[in-house]
Amino acid sequence: MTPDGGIRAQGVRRSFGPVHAVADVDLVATPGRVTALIGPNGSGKTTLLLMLAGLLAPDAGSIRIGGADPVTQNYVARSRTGWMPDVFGTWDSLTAREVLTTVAAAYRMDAAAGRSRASELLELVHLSELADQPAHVLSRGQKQRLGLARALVHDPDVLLLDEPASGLDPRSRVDLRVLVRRLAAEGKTILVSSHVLTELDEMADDAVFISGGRTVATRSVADVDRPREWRLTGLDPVALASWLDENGPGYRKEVDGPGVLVDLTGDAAAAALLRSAIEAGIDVSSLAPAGGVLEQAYLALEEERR
Ligand SMILES: Nc1ncnc2c1ncn2[C@@H]1O[C@H](COP(=O)(O)OP(=O)(O)OP(=O)(O)O)[C@@H](O)[C@H]1O
Repeated sequence: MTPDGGIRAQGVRRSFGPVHAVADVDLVATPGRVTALIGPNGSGKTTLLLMLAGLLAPDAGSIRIGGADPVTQNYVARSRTGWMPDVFGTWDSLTAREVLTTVAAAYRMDAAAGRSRASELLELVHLSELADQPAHVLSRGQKQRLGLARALVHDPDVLLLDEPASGLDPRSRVDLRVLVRRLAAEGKTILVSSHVLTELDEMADDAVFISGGRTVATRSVADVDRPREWRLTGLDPVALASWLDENGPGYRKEVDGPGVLVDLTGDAAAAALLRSAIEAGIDVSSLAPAGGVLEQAYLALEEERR
């Protein structure tokens, strides 16, 4: 890996007519780490990823992929980049294996190397049994997995994954998470966008939050404040509520759930609350953070911006 490996984007902009899809994005994604790209619908994530992948030119700003500029050194940058779009269009008349060997040929791999890489990747994404079926018979989730294999054909240093888990069943989501962590451990730079923030909690090391086409915050997941909101449930909800009224912190009844939500400053405050509830004879059945770390960070940022 070159010393300036990974992804660096500074002051990146791109408009479509009057729509400023990406208005000012700064982003760094480091080799060996998984960086989450988080933002509401229409905040510019896909537009940004397309520019990083060298498929769309920015109007302004600078982008480096492993030190290469996707605008002026498009081939070098693209040969270092694996791109998995949110919706994977396949060439429907080709088989899953042919999709991968065709991509390998486009990356100038010789035919034997391309065939062996295709078999290896089909196994990795559990599609070996469907390898010789036309790609159009694949389900949405299977197409997603083929899309991931396609992004990996040329063993890129940088992976750009746009909503990679959408359409995947629970087993495939776990497999994806394990694979992404393994690729990061091998030293690859991985940038992943997803709306499912609880999933990113277990996958990402860093997070870049964008809103309205601008970077609004950058965090290391380890440094994000622990969740403040906890869900508390008891065997007797009435007894629990009256004990909280007299002794506990303020709380809100859950609209759709069985418990109450309390704001706590961290693990020690949660342990203290649990101890005093049990000492008072309240049958507590569960106490746990009400949402993931990234979800709460995202909601707090949204709140700040109102
Ligand atoms: N080719 C295009 N032409 C015109 N407007 C576009 C084009 N591509 C994106 N936009 C607009 O740019 C904005 C950002 O879109 P983008 O797809 O990048 O957002 P996103 O964060 O990926 O959204 P989502 O989370 O819903 O996938 C949106 O307002 C979108 O309508």
